[in-house]
Amino acid sequence: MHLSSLMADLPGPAVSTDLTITGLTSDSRAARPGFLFVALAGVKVHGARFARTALEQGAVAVLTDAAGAGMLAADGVTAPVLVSDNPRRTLALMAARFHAPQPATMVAVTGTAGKTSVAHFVRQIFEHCGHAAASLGTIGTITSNGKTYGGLTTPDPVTLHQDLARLAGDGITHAAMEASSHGLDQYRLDGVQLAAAGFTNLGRDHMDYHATMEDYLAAKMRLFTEVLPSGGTVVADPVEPYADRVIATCRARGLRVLTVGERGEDLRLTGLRHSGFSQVLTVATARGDYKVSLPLAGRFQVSNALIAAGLAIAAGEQTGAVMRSLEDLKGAPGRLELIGCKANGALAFVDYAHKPDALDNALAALRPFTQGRLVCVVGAGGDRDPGKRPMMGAVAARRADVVVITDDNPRSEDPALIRKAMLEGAPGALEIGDRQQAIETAVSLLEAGDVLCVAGKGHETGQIVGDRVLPFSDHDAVRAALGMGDKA
Ligand SMILES: CC(=O)N[C@H]1[C@@H](OP(=O)(O)OP(=O)(O)OC[C@H]2O[C@@H](n3ccc(=O)[nH]c3=O)[C@H](O)[C@@H]2O)O[C@H](CO)[C@@H](O)[C@@H]1O[C@H](C)C(=O)N[C@@H](C)C(=O)N[C@H](CCC(=O)O)C(=O)O
Ligand SMILES: Nc1ncnc2c1ncn2[C@@H]1O[C@H](COP(=O)(O)OP(=O)(O)OP(=O)(O)O)[C@@H](O)[C@H]1O
Ligand SMILES: N[C@H](CCC[C@H](N)C(=O)O)C(=O)O
Ligand SMILES: [Mg+2]
Repeated sequence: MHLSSLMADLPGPAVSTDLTITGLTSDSRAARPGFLFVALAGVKVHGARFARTALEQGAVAVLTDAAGAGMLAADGVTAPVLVSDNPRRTLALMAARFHAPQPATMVAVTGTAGKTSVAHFVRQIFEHCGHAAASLGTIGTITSNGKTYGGLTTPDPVTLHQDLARLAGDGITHAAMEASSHGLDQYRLDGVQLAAAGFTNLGRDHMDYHATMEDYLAAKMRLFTEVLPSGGTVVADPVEPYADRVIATCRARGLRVLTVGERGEDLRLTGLRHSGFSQVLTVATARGDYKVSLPLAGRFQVSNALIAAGLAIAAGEQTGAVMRSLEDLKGAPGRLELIGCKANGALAFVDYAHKPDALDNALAALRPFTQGRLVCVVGAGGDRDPGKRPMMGAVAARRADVVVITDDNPRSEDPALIRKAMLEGAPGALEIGDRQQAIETAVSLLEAGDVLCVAGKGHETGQIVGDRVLPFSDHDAVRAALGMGDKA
């Protein structure tokens, strides 16, 4: 593709040289002959440092910011250099153009907790409505034909648009994706054509990356103020933390806002009762009232399911078909997932709660199923927001009857120090660093009527220690401790 057509009408530099571009990358290690290398100012380093390597590998031009251009000039780079005020956004828009097409109907969801669940639900609803659908996010890219695992919740724009083009090529017409705050802050999904965008909630997370909660909210808000086009619809549950701010901002922008839940106007939750592990919802809509048996435990899943339903409706699906599809929803792997029970009937769940609010909700959701004690095994990841550690310890101590503090992914940190920080919030807890052993101990403690929640790693299949990923699955560890065998 000619560089001039790739950049036509995009915010950024006017292109005087008309080179043929064979690919785009912001990682010098992926540069190939004919590529445009996009040198980005990173969290750790400026990509301009690697421009020479990219050019040596065959890249024919560099797109960067003013600081990068200065570095390139100082470095004596003679290849064409294009300067943009916002090369991350320019890259995202170019990637969408270069790796077109994308599925015709796309929605995105952001929020501190619930993104993976909502995206997983929207995919199932689209499929129920007869479409070939996909979901993209933390647990990978999923279609009815299987899944591929990516690594990031919102991939870099080049990977994202390659993936979307592959899906569109495979006949996928509908897709739901997670928009992480990092992804939004770094303009990773600015090239995606969205029909609707959902907001779940905002709570403490990523305070290592965002300076304040307001900065964190501002990153999330980009989905609604900048990424979603003016004809798009926003879906939110007004009861959820910070939803009022999102709704007010979207209304001020003139966007259509579809609200759900107890205070929702479009999918209003007028009744909710438990029936075993299911929840029976009564939902009032402009098309009449619906009674739906949602086969998922946890109050938060009601909000997630209604936001997913709202997104599907906003994307053009019929209310009746959407409401009926909720009866068949399956939870995302590792999200309040019932793994099995002990011979005495005690239940064991795995959940991905790795932040205070999520842990609070997960443990609260399990209390109604607990006749005896609620036992919680939990740790916190290294190289991530240290401030959440005592808070998570305190939540576990308040909500559970027995707490076992263990290791999550220590990454480059000393796991003993992470546990120590968590124990500040949970002084009476047991401390067992080895996660397998912590799970075995917790299972051995379970008596009839007890419930176990192993929190923090959900679907993960590895434990990151230093820079090594050791095979580890909470799912398998719980099954083994229950005597169900190693594998599902
Ligand atoms: C902190 C963070 O978000 N970093 C992301 C960011 O990297 P960066 O631009 O800051 O990278 P950097 O290391 O400073 O390097 C600067 C530039 O030099 C380039 N480079 C670097 C080395 C080299 O040899 N050659 C080269 O060209 C890099 O490609 C980069 O463009 O942009 C990269 C490309 O999009 C991402 O891969 C990278 O994600 C890292 C791997 C990461 O761990 N991110 C996590 C924190 C993340 O994004 N998580 C979110 C949230 C999950 C949640 O909600 O809980 C997610 O969406 O997954
Ligand atoms: N709507 C919600 N409100 C509060 N907690 C929730 C909600 N939905 C899910 N959770 C909790 O958060 C955990 C993670 O849920 P999920 O994976 O759907 O969220 P996420 O936003 O994708 O998280 P991440 O950013 O880590 O990928 C769940 O295991 C559950 O404990
Ligand atoms: N997407 C999240 C996942 C955290 C999962 C938890 N197990 C941990 O390692 O902290 C992050 O990268 O912060
Ligand atoms: Mg997720």
